[in-house]
Amino acid sequence: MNVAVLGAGAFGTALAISLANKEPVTLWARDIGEMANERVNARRLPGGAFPENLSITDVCARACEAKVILIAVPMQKLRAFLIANQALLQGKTLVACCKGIELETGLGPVGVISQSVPDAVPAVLTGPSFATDIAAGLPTALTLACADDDICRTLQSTLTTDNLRLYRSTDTAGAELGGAMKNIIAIACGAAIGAGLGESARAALMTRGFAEMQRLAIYRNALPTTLAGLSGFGDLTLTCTSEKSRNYCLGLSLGRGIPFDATTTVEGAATALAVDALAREAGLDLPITTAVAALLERRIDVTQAMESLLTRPLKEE
Ligand SMILES: NC(=O)C1=CN([C@@H]2O[C@H](COP(=O)(O)OP(=O)(O)OC[C@H]3O[C@@H](n4cnc5c(N)ncnc54)[C@H](OP(=O)(O)O)[C@@H]3O)[C@@H](O)[C@H]2O)C=CC1
Ligand SMILES: O=C(CO)COP(=O)(O)O
Repeated sequence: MNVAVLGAGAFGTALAISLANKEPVTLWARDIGEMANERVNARRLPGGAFPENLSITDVCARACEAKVILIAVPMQKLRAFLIANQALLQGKTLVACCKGIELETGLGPVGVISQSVPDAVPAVLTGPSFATDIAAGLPTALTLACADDDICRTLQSTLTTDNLRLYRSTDTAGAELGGAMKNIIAIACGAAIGAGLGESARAALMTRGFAEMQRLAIYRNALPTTLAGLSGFGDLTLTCTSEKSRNYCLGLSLGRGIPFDATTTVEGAATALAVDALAREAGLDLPITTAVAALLERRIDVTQAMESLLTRPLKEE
């Protein structure tokens, strides 16, 4: 089956490289620069050499000839991108590779795809995986979610490669919530470590953060078991413990009180604000998310954030 990847950031490029070791793949970028000649994405994924089967284009219509299309643009850019290319994407299977919740609507990628390209089939590819690991051929296991089980099975066999092992699920809401929420908790963990609060504080934030993920999942009719899988617990573990994570590194900078490059893609920043707003609207208790949102908006500092968490009324676990 023909596959295309739209968006040549670090993740889109890494997925295209892995898939192209198995089948022909077209990678679309709005600016291909020297990629086609140099056979590497020097700006976003230096070191990931392109296999022969990988073609690069800046003509979206050419990439959209493929039946299966992976979309790897950042979450807050997804809707505008889909609307701009709506005619090309109609009737396709669209696999969202972004992790986050849209700030204006509180929707995840599946909801945004359903609204923007109503006759497409939405799916989600998410789970613990750094682009550099995938591009280097290191083993990774991900969740592939699509509401239609038959389509999900076909996609699973199309998109599984030598180093991408895909587990399928029909719980798209659970898969996308895990990927979105783990980034918020990673910012909290980075802030705690950056401020010198220690590994025990990080373990507490990961565990109580996981409880927040499950609370939101239940509210959104997702399965708590999905949150316990690769897309939730798996990605939470990776992102909260590695300096390869941009979300964790933003947290580290906040904890250390040093500046962070504002051009870096950090999905957890907008998502924290989106989920905090959702929590208020729904009357959900998500204290770590609320603290991260306040920290990002500079309404509190890390000491105040920890204080707000530690002085909450005592409760049953
Ligand atoms: N990096 C990773 O390890 C992983 C990332 N992800 C997820 O993948 C998604 C993308 O992240 P990542 O690839 O790392 O991000 P990058 O910052 O590396 O790249 C973002 C890409 O999106 C493109 N882009 C931005 N805005 C638009 C737009 N309006 N229209 C078209 N293209 C646009 C950029 O194009 P340009 O280069 O022209 O600016 C760039 O190619 C995120 O949701 C992230 O959470 C998931 C798992 C792992
Ligand atoms: O989602 C990721 C790993 O699974 C990448 O994390 P960052 O976006 O924090 O770098």
